[in-house]
Order: sequence, then structure tokens, then C-alpha cells
Amino acid sequence: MAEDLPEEETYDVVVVGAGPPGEVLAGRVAEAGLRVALVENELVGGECSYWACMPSKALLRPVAALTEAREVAGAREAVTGALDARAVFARRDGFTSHWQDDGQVRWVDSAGITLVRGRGRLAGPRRVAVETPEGGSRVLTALHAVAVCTGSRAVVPDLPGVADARPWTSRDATSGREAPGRLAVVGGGVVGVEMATAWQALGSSVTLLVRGDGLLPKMEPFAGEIVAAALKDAGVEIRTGTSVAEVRRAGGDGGAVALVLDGGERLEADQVLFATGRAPRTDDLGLETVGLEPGSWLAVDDSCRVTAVGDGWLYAVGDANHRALLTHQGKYQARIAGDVIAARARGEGRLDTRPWGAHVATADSEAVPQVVFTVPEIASVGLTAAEAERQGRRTRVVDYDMGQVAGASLFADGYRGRARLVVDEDRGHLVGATFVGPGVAELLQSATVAVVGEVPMARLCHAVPSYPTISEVWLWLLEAYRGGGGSPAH
Ligand SMILES: Cc1cc2nc3c(=O)[nH]c(=O)nc-3n(C[C@H](O)[C@H](O)[C@H](O)COP(=O)(O)OP(=O)(O)OC[C@H]3O[C@@H](n4cnc5c(N)ncnc54)[C@H](O)[C@@H]3O)c2cc1C
Ligand SMILES: NC(=O)c1ccc[n+]([C@@H]2O[C@H](COP(=O)([O-])OP(=O)(O)OC[C@H]3O[C@@H](n4cnc5c(N)ncnc54)[C@H](O)[C@@H]3O)[C@@H](O)[C@H]2O)c1
Repeated sequence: MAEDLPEEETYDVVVVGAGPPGEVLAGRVAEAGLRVALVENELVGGECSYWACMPSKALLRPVAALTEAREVAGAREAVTGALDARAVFARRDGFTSHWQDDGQVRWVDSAGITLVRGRGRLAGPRRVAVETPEGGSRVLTALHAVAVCTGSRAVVPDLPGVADARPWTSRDATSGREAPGRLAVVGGGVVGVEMATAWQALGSSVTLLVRGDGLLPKMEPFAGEIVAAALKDAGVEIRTGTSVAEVRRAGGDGGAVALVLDGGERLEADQVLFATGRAPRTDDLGLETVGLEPGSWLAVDDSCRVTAVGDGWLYAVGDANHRALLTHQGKYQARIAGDVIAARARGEGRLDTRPWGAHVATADSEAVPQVVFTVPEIASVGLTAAEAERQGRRTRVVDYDMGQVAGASLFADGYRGRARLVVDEDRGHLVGATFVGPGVAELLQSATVAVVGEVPMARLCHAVPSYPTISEVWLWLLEAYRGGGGSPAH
């Protein structure tokens, strides 16, 4: 009988899930000299590398490049055709390494991390049982910590007919290689607007179905308004205040999809993408063996320790903890949690747990930067004006028309965009910023530094942006804050 028992292996740390946060956490604790196993049941690199950030941005970058060329007289005349969808897909395939993870595995090996292929499930405190692809099983015991980095999956609403209709989720929308003639996109969040932008440009006629009254409801209202106007200009039909009640696909795989809308109206499409949010991948993870609810997001403290589990051995990092569903924030949490795990393993009693200290994640609640890669882009960090107000802060909001900035007008003829700063008047520094317009993504880090550094408004006026760049919007925002006049002609 003994030979039927799974092999038991002991590590200092076991990380389940090799998305970017799982990889970074494993690398951080390995760097600190701990023995670490990294368990992955699909591809090392996770959703981000193969079905989310990288392929979606690879689809969107050519759309932005072409639009930007068309917005500059002289260059416009050289644009003689539409996007070459096949070339776009081929470039995207390169960015996903053709859905092979060899490159990432080489890094894992070089970092001294033990990669364990297979589905990991908690099997009581500090133990992870792995079902291997060959049908075997291994049990990994962690002396110091287990970290759940299993990410999230797309939620498809449980509507009549939806399973038989085989709708697209974000995975299909980022890996597809043929533009459906008519694509219905359900959901006006980030995935919805980015994928509507990409697939309209790749040749689909997109209809965006939004149940609220505008796009991107978590951002400043002008962001959704500007992007909606640009999508309409590109040919996307946007229907707000619309919910889908039922989905039917006629015939076989090639048949059309009929969406029955709330009022009974039918909308026909060749494909439907549900971009309706995410659910945690914790339903088949053995959470019940440690007293947690399967399928739940894992609430953590600021060191990413799961609060509901005693003894402090279980951590959750990245999407699984639901603090900020973004790759860069998950990697930030992983750096913090990795250092915390290493310090606790070394028995260091004194950790730096003040806000912004080395052993607490602070930025993922106070200063989350995000770029939405629509055309034009949205770049935001920290609080919106409405969020700041809800928190009871005494704020002052300053807006500026980015089309008035000399660098912006050079960047694109008829540049359309807007910027907003949210200043906490009691603390005297920025708590939020949003920029919308072509080429604004790279402005974001300047705002993130100002928010994280709590740079006093008076000092910010000494950070002089170069002329004539789009960054000069900072000058005019700060002038507006001072109560000065608008921009002169130069
Ligand atoms: C379409 C789309 C575009 C996006 N674009 C951006 C963007 O531009 N910028 C940005 O910052 N964020 C973006 N995001 C969000 C980003 O993808 C996630 O925040 C990020 O992938 C989270 O990383 P994670 O490691 O927590 O999860 P994941 O990347 O999902 O990785 C989790 C890993 O765990 C593995 N796993 C799960 N369960 C088990 C198990 N039981 N055993 C073993 N392995 C397991 C999975 O196979 C996976 O490899 C986008 C998301 C989507 C859907
Ligand atoms: N560029 C980026 O940084 C980027 C890009 C894509 C995704 N992401 C991240 O991935 C996460 C997931 O994105 P997402 O767009 O799937 O989620 P989301 O929460 O941003 O948007 C989902 C939208 O769908 C709507 N919705 C939910 N159920 C619905 C239903 N039954 N019918 C109609 N509408 C419905 C919601 O009201 C919401 O507006 C986000 O948190 C986002 O931060 C980031």
C-alpha cells in the first residue's frame, strides 16, 4: 500500500499560481534564500501573458498607431489603407510566444524556483496537494507560507441559452484570429471598451451593450464620455440602459446569435463577447480544508495574509485577494508579501508596517494607476472627484482642456482630451489625477509620483515640464489651481 501514497516534499514556501504576482513572489523569496515551489496548471506567466494584458495591448497598439498617423497632416496622406488584421494577429501571436511558456520556465529555473506542473489544492494547513498532468499526485508541505496566486476568470451571467450560445469571454477576444462580421459586446467596463476598440478596427461591426448610462463608471465621467464619442466616430454602436435577458444561437457553430434584450427586442450578431467582470479562481482550491468558503475572494491584511486563517501561514496575492485587479498592483503586493514572508521566516520581529513602509501594501488602496488602452487612452491614478467626496475629503478639482496644450496640438491635429487633478485641500497635495487623450499613458507615472510622494502643491510648481510636450498640461493645471489665467498661445 505504501507505494500508492503521494510523495511528500517539503519547501519553505509554496506558491499556487504562476501569473505575474505568483512568479514575482516566488522569485522574491528564492532571492532571500528560501526553498520555493511554484505550482501551475496551465501556462507559466498566467492570464496576463497569454489571454489578457499582453495580447490585448498587442491588438490595440496598431489601432492607436494608425489613428495617430491619420491625425497628423503630412503623415495622414501616407496612410493608404486599413489595418492589416492578419499582420496584427501575427504580431500578437509573437507577444504571447504562440502560447508557449518555455521562456518563462527558463526564468523560473534560473531563479532557483522548483516548478511543479499540475492543479494545486490546499489539503489542510500548510499543505498543497498537486494533481499532476500525468494523473499522479504530489503533496507539498510549506514550513513558512503558502501563497494563493490563482487569479480570476471571466464571469458570464447565467442567462437562458447562454451556455449553448458559446459566447466569447476575454480569452477568446484576446486570442481570436478572425473578426466576426457583427460583434455584440456586453459590458461597458475596461475589457468591454478595449475590445470594442480593437475588434471594430480589425473589421467587425461592434455593438456595445451597456446596462448603465455610460462607459467606465468607475472612472471620471468625462473619460467614458470622450471614449464613447471616439468609439461612435469609429463606427461602434453604443446602447446604454440595455440589459441582455436571453441568448440564442441558431444552427451550428456558424449560426448567428440572437440576443433578447430586456424590453423584448432582438439583436442579431455573429458573436457575442461577455465582458461583465471577474470571479476568483478559488472554487476548486481546497479552501474548505482550512475553513474558508470555496469560490470566495480571499480577504487579506496589508501584508497580504489571509485574515480568516489563524497562525498566519496563508497569503493571497494578485486578483485572488480582490484589492486591485491589475498586473502591476499584483506584482507590487508580491514584492511586499515576499519580503514579509522572508522576514518572518528569518524570525525578524520588527517589520516596517507603517503606511508606505517596506512591509505593507499601501499603494494598492491609496494610489492605483491604470491605463485604459482605448483610442484615445485614459490614464488615471488615485481617487476620482466623486470618490474623494464620498470619503468626506475637502477637495478642489481642476480641469484643463488638453487641446489647448502646445505639445498636444503638435502631437495631433485637432487634439481632443481633458485632464483633471483632485487636490485634498486639508493635506495640500494631489489625491487623484486623470488624463484622457492621445499619448497620455506615459504621463501617468508623473501623477503617481506626485500622489505617492504627497508632493505639496507649492512644490509641484517647481517641477517644470518640457516645452512643447503634452506634459505641459501639468503647468496649466497648476496655473488653474493657483487661480491664474489659461494658456497663452505658446
Ligand atoms: C482582457 C484583459 C486585459 C487586461 N489588461 C490589463 C492591463 O493592460 N494591465 C493590467 O495591469 N492588468 C490587466 N488585466 C488584469 C490582469 O490580467 C490581472 O490583474 C492579472 O493577470 C492578475 O494576475 P494573477 O496572477 O493574480 O492572475 P492570473 O494572471 O490569472 O494568473 C493565475 C495563474 O494561476 C494558475 N492557477 C489557477 N488556479 C490554479 C491551481 N489550482 N493550481 C495551479 N495553478 C492555478 C492559472 O493557470 C494562472 O496561470 C487585464 C485583464 C483582462 C481580462
Ligand atoms: N488596461 C487595463 O488596465 C485593463 C484592461 C482590461 C481589464 N483590466 C482589469 O480586469 C478587470 C476586469 O475587467 P472587466 O471589464 O471584465 O470588469 P469591470 O468590472 O471593469 O466591468 C464589467 C462591467 O460589466 C457590467 N456588467 C456586469 N454584469 C453585467 C450584466 N449581466 N449585463 C451587463 N453588464 C454587466 C458591470 O456593470 C461593469 O461595468 C478590471 O478590474 C480591470 O481593472 C484592466
